[in-house]
Amino acid sequence: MSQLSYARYGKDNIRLYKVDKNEKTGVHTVVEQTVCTLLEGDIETSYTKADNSVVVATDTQKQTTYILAKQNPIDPPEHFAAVLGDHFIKTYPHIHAAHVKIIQHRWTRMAIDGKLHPHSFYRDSNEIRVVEAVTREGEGITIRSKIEKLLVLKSTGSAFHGFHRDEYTQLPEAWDRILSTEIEAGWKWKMFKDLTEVKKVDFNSAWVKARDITMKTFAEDDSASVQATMYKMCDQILAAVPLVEAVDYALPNKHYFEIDLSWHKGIKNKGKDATVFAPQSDPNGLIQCTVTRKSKSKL
Ligand SMILES: O=c1[nH]c(=O)c2[nH]c(=O)[nH]c2[nH]1
Repeated sequence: MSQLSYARYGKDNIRLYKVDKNEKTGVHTVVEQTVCTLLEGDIETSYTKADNSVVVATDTQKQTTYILAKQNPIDPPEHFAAVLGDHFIKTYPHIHAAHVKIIQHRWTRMAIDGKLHPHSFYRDSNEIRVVEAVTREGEGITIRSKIEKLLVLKSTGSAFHGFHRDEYTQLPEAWDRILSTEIEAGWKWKMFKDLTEVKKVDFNSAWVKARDITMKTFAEDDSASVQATMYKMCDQILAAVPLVEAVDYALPNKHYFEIDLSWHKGIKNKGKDATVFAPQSDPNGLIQCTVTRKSKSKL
């Protein structure tokens, strides 16, 4: 009557912390991650026939994550995700694909009296670095890197006018508005043949470039719209990181409404006099795009 169409399973929310202690300098470097591993393969009978012999227990996946974290660097997270995926498909002949997601949390080194502290850190924002890697037996490794929850705002240098108007339109044109968004930016790497290829890539410098381009463009662009500004970000990341095939952004437009205060002693707080605004939590615009390289025409 029914059939299993798709299945994968694993351990989610594996919390992981690793410290590297430089014995010579006494400087510690810390990394904290939340890991999810999901396995695919010949596991159908575990669902349809209660056959647990094919199940690599989710607890085993968690223990494996700890052991491989001890035996390998966990930063950059792209490398560690590929190490985990490679282990699962090579260790278990009936497991044919491994999905590994890693969220890397921020621990920023404290500066005390102007000097970077050797072993004290703080969480400077909710921003996270995310990696989604899929290792498929006989195919290779696909990796998507992401920035999420990077909250930004500019108090001028943004406009939105000339948009389509009809009998449903109420929004006035804006030549100078506040622009605020929570950056979600992703970049998909070309398919890697194997772990050796992955290990050659400098994922950390790509992350720094993508983040710097995002912030610099946000700050410096005389923004005509969220759409136009985000396209410029994608275009620059593709130019800066040749191994990246596609860049995507999802940007909520976090609105700040002007408040009419003229009812109180004629206070001017609209247009060029506006200084006090009401930040809105919802609804918000949501602007998304994916940008890829133009295929080269054959001459
Ligand atoms: O940058 C913007 N893009 C839109 O599509 C849009 N729509 C809207 O109401 N405000 C904005 N702002």
